[in-house]
Amino acid sequence: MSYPSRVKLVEVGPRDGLQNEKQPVPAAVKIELIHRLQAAGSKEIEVTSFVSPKWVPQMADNAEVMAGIERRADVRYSVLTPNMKGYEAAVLTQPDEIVVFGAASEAFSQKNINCSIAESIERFAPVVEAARAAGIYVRGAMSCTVGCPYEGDVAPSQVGYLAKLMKDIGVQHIGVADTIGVGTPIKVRKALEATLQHFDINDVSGHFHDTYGQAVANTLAALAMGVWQFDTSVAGLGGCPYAKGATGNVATEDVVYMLHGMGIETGLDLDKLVDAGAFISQALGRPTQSRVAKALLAKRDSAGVCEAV
Ligand SMILES: CC(C)(COP(=O)([O-])OP(=O)([O-])OC[C@H]1O[C@@H](n2cnc3c(N)ncnc32)[C@H](O)[C@@H]1OP(=O)([O-])[O-])[C@@H](O)C(=O)NCCC(=O)NCCSC(=O)C[C@@](C)(O)CC(=O)[O-]
Repeated sequence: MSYPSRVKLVEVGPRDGLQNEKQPVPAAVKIELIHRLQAAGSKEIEVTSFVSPKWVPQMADNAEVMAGIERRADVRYSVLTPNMKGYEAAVLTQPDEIVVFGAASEAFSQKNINCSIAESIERFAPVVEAARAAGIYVRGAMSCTVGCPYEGDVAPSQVGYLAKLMKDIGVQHIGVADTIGVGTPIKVRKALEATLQHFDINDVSGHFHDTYGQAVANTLAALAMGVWQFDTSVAGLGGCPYAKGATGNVATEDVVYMLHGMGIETGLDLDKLVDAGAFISQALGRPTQSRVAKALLAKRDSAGVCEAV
């Protein structure tokens, strides 16, 4: 089995990771997290979303966060834009990339963005057109490609249907999301295969939540297919507001540990990532969800104890 020699990780902690946080997280903390992620080598960061503050209050500081980042020329910053209102606000903050997000299940589409799949595509089309005319890269995200919290199993044909609609309106890259983390490797492979009917392998990424502890296995299954781009979230932050019980994305630290252990480059510094994860976990007042970070932090502690003895 051959795997890609290099993998690109899109850090979604600041957006997907924090959007569901009930306690207020100050913009300054979000900005500091992004700076620490940059210092750890993140080159792709999903910063925030331009959605209704009534629906997702935690992202109401979107423009403030975008304005507060000390941008690096070699880092790309993306934001979510569900409609023209979101796009018009987002474009003022000069994102490198925007994300339109739909769902492979009708029920989730209604709960998440208050419209059917077909209506969502009608909303996305002018966003995609405007972004591409402005030279902004357009990513699409497909939620519930394996299972839906309202409909249960989602057939690969539904994933293929949505992928085609996204492709037809000019979306350049597509993310295949297991929103509630119910996927297992073969189910995830089928969702990816359905997507690959419409998008080139170089334009497809995996976005796996870790609710059932399957996300690293699912990442490996996708890697084995040649997929080399993944969304991950530092400290395993996250959960979707419209997917009750779903936990965060696969932790960036856990994926980096696996990839480096396989000799696959990511450009990320695992120790600095652990520091970034420890920073945000402390700010939120709870332990990291990353198994790797927990192990490395315990090792650091015991090294400190050994030195002190
Ligand atoms: C999509 C909408 C806005 C439609 O919401 P709507 O109510 O259908 O929109 P509307 O056009 O009827 O407008 C209603 C009100 O919302 C306002 N509005 C309308 N649009 C915007 C906007 N862009 N920004 C700010 N305000 C907006 C608009 O101005 C109006 O304000 P009012 O007149 O009542 O004061 C709403 O349903 C919404 O914000 N949903 C939140 C969706 C969300 O952020 N979900 C989480 C992100 S997706 C995700 O996490 C999944 C992913 C990507 O990670 C992959 C995975 O794991 O599955």
